[in-house]
Amino acid sequence: MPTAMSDARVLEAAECAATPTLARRAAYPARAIARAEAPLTAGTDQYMRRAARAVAGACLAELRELRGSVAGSRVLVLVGGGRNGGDALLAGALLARRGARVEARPATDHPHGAALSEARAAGVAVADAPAPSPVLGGAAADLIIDGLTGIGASGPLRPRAAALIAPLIAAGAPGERAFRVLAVDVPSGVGVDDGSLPGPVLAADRTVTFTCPRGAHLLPPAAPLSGRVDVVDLGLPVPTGSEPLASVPDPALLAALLRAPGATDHKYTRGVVGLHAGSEAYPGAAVLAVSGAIRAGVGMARIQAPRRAVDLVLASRPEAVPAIGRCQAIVVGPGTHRADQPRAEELRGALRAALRRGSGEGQWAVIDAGALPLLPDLLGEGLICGPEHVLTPHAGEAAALLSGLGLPATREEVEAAPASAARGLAGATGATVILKAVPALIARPGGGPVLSLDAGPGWLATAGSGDVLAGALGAVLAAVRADRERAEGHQRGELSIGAAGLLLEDAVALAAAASVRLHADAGRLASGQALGRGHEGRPIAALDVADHLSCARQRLRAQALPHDQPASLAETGRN
Ligand SMILES: NC(=O)C1=CN([C@@H]2O[C@H](COP(=O)(O)OP(=O)(O)OC[C@H]3O[C@@H](n4cnc5c(N)ncnc54)[C@H](OP(=O)(O)O)[C@@H]3O)[C@@H](O)[C@H]2O)[C@@H](O)CC1
Ligand SMILES: Nc1ncnc2c1ncn2[C@@H]1O[C@H](COP(=O)(O)OP(=O)(O)O)[C@@H](O)[C@H]1O
Ligand SMILES: [K+]
Repeated sequence: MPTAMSDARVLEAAECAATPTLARRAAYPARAIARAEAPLTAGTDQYMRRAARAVAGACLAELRELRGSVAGSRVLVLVGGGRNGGDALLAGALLARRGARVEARPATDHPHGAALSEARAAGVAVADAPAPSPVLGGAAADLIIDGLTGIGASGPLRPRAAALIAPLIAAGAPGERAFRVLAVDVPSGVGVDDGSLPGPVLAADRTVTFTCPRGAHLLPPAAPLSGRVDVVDLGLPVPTGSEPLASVPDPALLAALLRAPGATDHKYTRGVVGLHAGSEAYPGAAVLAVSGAIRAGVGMARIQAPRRAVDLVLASRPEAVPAIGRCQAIVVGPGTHRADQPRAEELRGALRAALRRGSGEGQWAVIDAGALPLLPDLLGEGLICGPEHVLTPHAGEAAALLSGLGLPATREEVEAAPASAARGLAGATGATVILKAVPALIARPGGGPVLSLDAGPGWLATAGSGDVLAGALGAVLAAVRADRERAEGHQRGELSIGAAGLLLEDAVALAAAASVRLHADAGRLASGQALGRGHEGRPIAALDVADHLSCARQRLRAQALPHDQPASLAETGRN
């Protein structure tokens, strides 16, 4: 058994080694993870010990941040019947040896035998009854370790486990309650692969997972319940033989799309976007979408809208050009409603010109808000979407569009299984889809793992925020297309800029991801959340988000490309 001294050294090392927030970016199915691990983990608990050290290291960091010290802190360990419970018990033992008062509550009559013995030997008190409240010897716990279930579980938590977490759930959400929750591998009770919520789940402040993320860390609705996710390398293999379920794009690849203009650039090489945005009823949306495009860095923004909306745009953005001419990308639909017949007819015209008639590439386009319900009829006319067409629905719009395409769905169904809705919509239309969920999801028409992106602070849930995103996306698409057009005019290798070497589908998906990232970061900057953990931020208006896009872009370039080395976009592949 390790000594207290060696425990201390091991724990400090674990604290340093825990790579925060998804250093490994692709989530694989639980079955594939278990299969890849099995040859190494059979007959040994050394990997469980490594896992427990990483969990204990994260617990130490949480307790120090919460209380300033570990000694005397109160820790409650929730223990299931598998190795997830074993990880939690061994972590509890390590914390007990560091002076924490640790109590374990099993949800099973058969906790991991060796781990239970070791926990008892380290001074962990093992209680039997379900906890009526987050108490420990009469005093409130500082930290809960959720080790009920991990990748070996299925379905909703069984009653005994559910009874343990019920009073803890009732104590409030992370940040609102007096204790912190650290989940081992996943918050117990989530759909590990599909991110579903089949029953009650205790939301974690932090989750320590192993080898690679699980679907539940990247896919809504479960993803936000993981809190901060640390992916810890235990020396076990990533199951690269299977296709990932979802992945988080490398920020360096997104930053590489957003190159700074050089000596040979002019406004047309930086991209021109044409916005069909705003209406008599919603003229402000035109201002928001145009501002989003300009602040995201477009060379020129053209606007087509009713007079009232154009006047508003020009009053605040005199650089906008009130005529649609040649553009590298268009944005169709922000601030419009299909019931506005004359405006819907104008949008239909723009979409007819943008969609494909055969196999050739169409006009790159963002199809948003009031333009989305027009799609089923246009597709019925024989027009075709390609990856260069990006749909930007929220759950309600996605449900309506799926239904319009003959795949009946309700908003609730999309919210319960957003990844499957995004994939279904991309497959049914042939377009790239950004589903505005938390996190945001990007699905490609050719299938493959969905991209998962932090949607930014909840303050972004404010009217007009989606109009800003549509404009920013139009700007990024226009820049990417301008770079590709420019590269096509040169000998291969002579000009290596932007997304020149990528498949169309990957270039557009990454451009979509880059704009979601800029939008989320702009929301963080505008709300003051960028100050770091513990800063909940302040309310923002949609125009604040647009105003912070340029700063977000600058920071992404500076943070993701610290040595001015452009990332290799040729290596993106599917994840
Ligand atoms: N491979 C390794 O060596 C490593 C694995 N590691 C860790 O092991 C975890 C995987 O361990 P695992 O495979 O033992 O499964 P686990 O997630 O603990 O769940 C199975 C248990 O839960 C029970 N149960 C099932 N469904 C349930 C429900 N709905 N509600 C309640 N209970 C339910 C089920 O009961 P049974 O069906 O047997 O009655 C069984 O007792 C993994 O996530 C990681 O943390 C790390 O240590 C690194 C090395
Ligand atoms: N809780 C949230 N957390 C983070 N971002 C959110 C949240 N709710 C909404 N958003 C973001 O705000 C935007 C809202 O878009 P949308 O629903 O189209 O609004 P609008 O039509 O008013 O512009 C989307 O980008 C979405 O991802
Ligand atoms: K767990």
